[in-house]
Amino acid sequence: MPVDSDSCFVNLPAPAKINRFLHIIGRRSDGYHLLQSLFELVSLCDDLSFRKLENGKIERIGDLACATGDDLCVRAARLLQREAGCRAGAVVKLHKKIPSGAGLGGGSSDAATTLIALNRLWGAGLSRSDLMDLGARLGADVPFFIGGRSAFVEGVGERLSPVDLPDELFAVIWPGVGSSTPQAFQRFDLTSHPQSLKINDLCGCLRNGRLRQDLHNDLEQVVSESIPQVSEALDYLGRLGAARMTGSGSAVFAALSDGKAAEAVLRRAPEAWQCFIVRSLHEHPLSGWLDNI
Ligand SMILES: C[C@@](CO)(OP(=O)(O)O)[C@H](O)COP(=O)(O)OP(=O)(O)OC[C@H]1O[C@@H](n2ccc(N)nc2=O)[C@H](O)[C@@H]1O
Ligand SMILES: Nc1ncnc2c1ncn2[C@@H]1O[C@H](COP(=O)(O)OP(=O)(O)O)[C@@H](O)[C@H]1O
Repeated sequence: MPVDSDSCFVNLPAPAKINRFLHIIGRRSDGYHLLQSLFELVSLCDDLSFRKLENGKIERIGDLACATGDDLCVRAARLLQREAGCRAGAVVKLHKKIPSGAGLGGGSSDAATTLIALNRLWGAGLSRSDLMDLGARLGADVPFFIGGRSAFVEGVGERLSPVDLPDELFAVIWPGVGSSTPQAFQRFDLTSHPQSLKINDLCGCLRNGRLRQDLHNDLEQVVSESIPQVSEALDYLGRLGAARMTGSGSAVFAALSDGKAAEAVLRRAPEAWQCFIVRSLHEHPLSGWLDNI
C-alpha cells in the first residue's frame, strides 16, 4: 500500500475513461436511456488519499471540498459505512486533475476508488460484485471503474463485457467549459441507433486493427450545438485524427499516430482549454485489490 509515513495517508489513483463511441438504443420507463458504448480506461488520474479515523466521521479535504453533501467521495464513503456496518471513519483528500463535467468520468472514478480503498482500510471484505452493486447506486459509470477493465457497456452502464483494446495514445481537450449529463439527455432530438451492435462484431473489427469509423457518439451533435466550444475543440483536434466527444461532453479526444506532432499542436491551443496526451490502461491500478475477495 503506498502510505505516506509522515501523514499516514494512503495515496491512490482514480483514472479517467473515454467513450470510444456511444450509441443510444432506447429508453427505460424511468427515463434513463439504454446505451451501447465502448469505455476505455486512460492514464489521466485524480489523486486520492485516505486516512482511517476511529470516530466514524467522514472528513473531506482538498479540491472541490466545499459541497461535501453532494461530493461523490463522501457519498461513497457513507454508503459503504451504512451497508457494510463499518464503525470507522476516514479523512478523504482529493487532488483533482480530471476536469469536471467533461465526460471523462472523474467523479464516478473518485467514488469507485473511495469504495475500493475504504473497503480495504476498514476491513469490510465486500467482493468486487458487491461493490459494483453499491456503486450503481451512486452513478451509472461507477460499476465500470470497479469492474476495472475497458469494456463494452450496455443497459444504463450495468452490463459490462471486458474487452482487450490495443495500446493507443490519445489527445484529449477540455474546452474550458463543463457539460451537464442530465441536460444532454433532456434533448428530444437525440440521435439514436435502433439497431444494436453485437459484441462479437465489435471484437472482430478490433482484432483487425482500429475501431470502425462509423461508430459515433449520439450525444455529440446536441452537445456541440449548445456548447460552441465543444464544436471548436472537435474542429481543432480534427487536424490530428478523427475527433470525437467522450460521454456527455465536454471533452473531446482523438487517437494519435504521432505523439510528438500532437504535442506541438496542443501547445498552440487556446489558453482556456486543458490539453492532455494520455495512454490506454489495460486495467484499473487498484484492480488487484479485489482479486482475492
Ligand atoms: C452517459 C454517460 C456515458 O459515459 O455520460 P458521462 O457522465 O460519462 O458524460 C454516463 O453513463 C452517465 O453516467 P453518470 O454521469 O453517472 O450519470 P447519472 O448521474 O447516473 O445520470 C445523470 C442523469 O443523466 C440522465 N441519464 C444518464 C444515463 C443514462 N444512461 N441515461 C440518462 O438519461 C438521467 O437524466 C440522469 O438523471
Ligand atoms: N469528486 C468529484 N469530482 C467531480 N465531480 C463531482 C465529484 N463529486 C461530485 N461531483 C459532481 O458530479 C458532476 C459530474 O462530474 P464528472 O464526473 O466530473 O462529470 P462526467 O460524468 O461528465 O465525467 C459535477 O458537476 C460535480 O458537481
